[in-house]
Amino acid sequence: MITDKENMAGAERREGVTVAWKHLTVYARVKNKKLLSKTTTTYKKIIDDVTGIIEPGNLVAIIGASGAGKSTLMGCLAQRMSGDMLVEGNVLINGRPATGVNTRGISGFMHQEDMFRGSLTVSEHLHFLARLRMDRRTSSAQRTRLVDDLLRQLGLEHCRHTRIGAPGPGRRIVLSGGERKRLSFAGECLSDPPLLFCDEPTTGLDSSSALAVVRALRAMAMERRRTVLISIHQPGSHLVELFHSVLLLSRGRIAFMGSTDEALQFYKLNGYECPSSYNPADFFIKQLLAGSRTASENETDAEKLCSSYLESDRFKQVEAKIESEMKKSSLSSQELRIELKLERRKAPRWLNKLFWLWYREVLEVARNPHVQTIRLFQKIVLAVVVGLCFAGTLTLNQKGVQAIQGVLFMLVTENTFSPMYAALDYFPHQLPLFAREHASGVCTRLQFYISAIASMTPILILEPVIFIAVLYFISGLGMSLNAYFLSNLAVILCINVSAACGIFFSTVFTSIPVAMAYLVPFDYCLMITSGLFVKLSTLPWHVSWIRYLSWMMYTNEALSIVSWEQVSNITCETYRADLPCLNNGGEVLEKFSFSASNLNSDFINLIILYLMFHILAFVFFFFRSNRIS
Ligand SMILES: Nc1ncnc2c1ncn2[C@@H]1O[C@H](COP(=O)(O)OP(=O)(O)OP(=O)(O)O)[C@@H](O)[C@H]1O
Repeated sequence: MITDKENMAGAERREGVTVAWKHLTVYARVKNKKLLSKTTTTYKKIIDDVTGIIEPGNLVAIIGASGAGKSTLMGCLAQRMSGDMLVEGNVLINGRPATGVNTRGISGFMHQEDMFRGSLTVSEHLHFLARLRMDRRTSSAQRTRLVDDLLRQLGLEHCRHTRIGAPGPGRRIVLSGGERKRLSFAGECLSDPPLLFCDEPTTGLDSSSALAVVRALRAMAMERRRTVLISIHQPGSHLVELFHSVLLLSRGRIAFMGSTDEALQFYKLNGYECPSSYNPADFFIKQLLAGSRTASENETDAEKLCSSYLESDRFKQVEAKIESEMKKSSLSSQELRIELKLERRKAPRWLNKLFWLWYREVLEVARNPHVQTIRLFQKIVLAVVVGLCFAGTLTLNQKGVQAIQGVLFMLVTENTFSPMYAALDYFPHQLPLFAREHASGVCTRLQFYISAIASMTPILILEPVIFIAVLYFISGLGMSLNAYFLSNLAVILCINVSAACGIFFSTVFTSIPVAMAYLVPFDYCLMITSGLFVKLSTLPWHVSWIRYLSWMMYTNEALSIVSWEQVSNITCETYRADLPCLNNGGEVLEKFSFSASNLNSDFINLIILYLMFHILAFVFFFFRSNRIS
């Protein structure tokens, strides 16, 4: 364990984070899938051999036209690249090669496209983030003060109790684009990272909001010696004045890096003088976009600027700074955290985080009641319809045996298929937001998974309880209190195993149609081996093993046992010696190859299947989220 003291002695103490990169080239892997021939991979160069450095206390803006590679460069420096990319060259954080672990642990990243849990209000969103990201010793009063200050500084006070809203069918975005941007920025400010990346933080903002955001970023950089890198399309001249440095990017190459005045000087030396009335940023971009080739050299104006920058004194200074940075002691992730005084921060406790994540999920479910209401309403209507179909038929005679088994089977199917298919959508839908939150340290995979499952469970208990109550009441299926309780337990386990299976399929397959293509045949196997259609003891050996996976069979058996176990007399209403007659509950169970002694094992097997599907789902979720991150 390295102490603060040892670290001080072993290395020159630095304040803040220096990010340097050398000969950085980024390619996008483009896979060309063909129907009948092999998939070929081509590489598209997005960032082309760039070198640069950003020191603490600076607000640096990457300026370039759309498609110049701003987001890609920023993602690469922040170790949060989206898409399948190949990187060559070095990125250094305080002299040490940057990795996902050491960079993400000390940095915040504000994405170009924001994502939120739309049912939360602006204030709730920030309070949740504060609880999930801030030092656990921060008092409630401090958190509230910080949130209030941010809301005021970023002009969000008027909408603090407004729901954020979400895109999608049946939903609507309530906050404006600019308010969402500022909220996203406020979220990053909460954790006060030593290194902050903001991808297009001013896009969609009016000029005064953009100014407020950039001023806040500059103050953050200067007052707290933070290193702040932003990308920006076309900043107004009032914004350009606030940047300590600009990084001019043209088709993946750096055309200049330095202060605005130095950039104007550099352009002038190359024969491009900015008219005094012109916004420098517009002028820079105009030249970076210039595609005409000069007569003497076979280069566009932008290419000429990039080549000239590589020959310039300014570039030599940058290279020298990087060399000296590389000579400084390289730091391990832990040393880096000690150096940045982050080691002294205490992350929220694991269970505490789990609670707040769960609570946030519950709010999300509770604030979108229409889906749950429709599902409950559908359950009640179905229970009434099925109950009316069977009303008066559930008698203890030969015809009643078939009717009772029919009702039990309806209980099983209704609590198997719909929850399983409903769960298919959950993870594909949640994965992008999870990937972001995970990268910014809001939650671990296990916390996210457990909180998601825990928030679904109450409704997966309520639904079957209501369904059974209505169905039993209307159909007139009489049973003891104990049998009623056990029936509820069996069906609750059944619906939860079904949802777990649906979640498992949703984590394995990337698209719902593909998941369905595998799930439907699987369902048929489960149904056929459930015990109603074919006597289980007569199943051929090559399919009989499937019944051990069939929670429909376990539930059907458990429900049959509790319904028939106590029945000692069944009427043989039309006695004929040549027709079989079931005289008691034991014979009914025997007819379906069920055994009363299996009741406990049925419950245990349902619990094992529940755990098995969730463990498998978590393993697949782990690997899939890894790939996305
Ligand atoms: N995964 C990818 N596969 C193929 N091309 C990609 C990929 N990611 C980015 N590109 C291409 O790389 C170029 C740079 O993209 P990038 O998003 O970095 O640009 P940008 O400067 O941030 O643009 P904007 O300002 O419009 O957001 C674009 O032409 C884009 O189409």
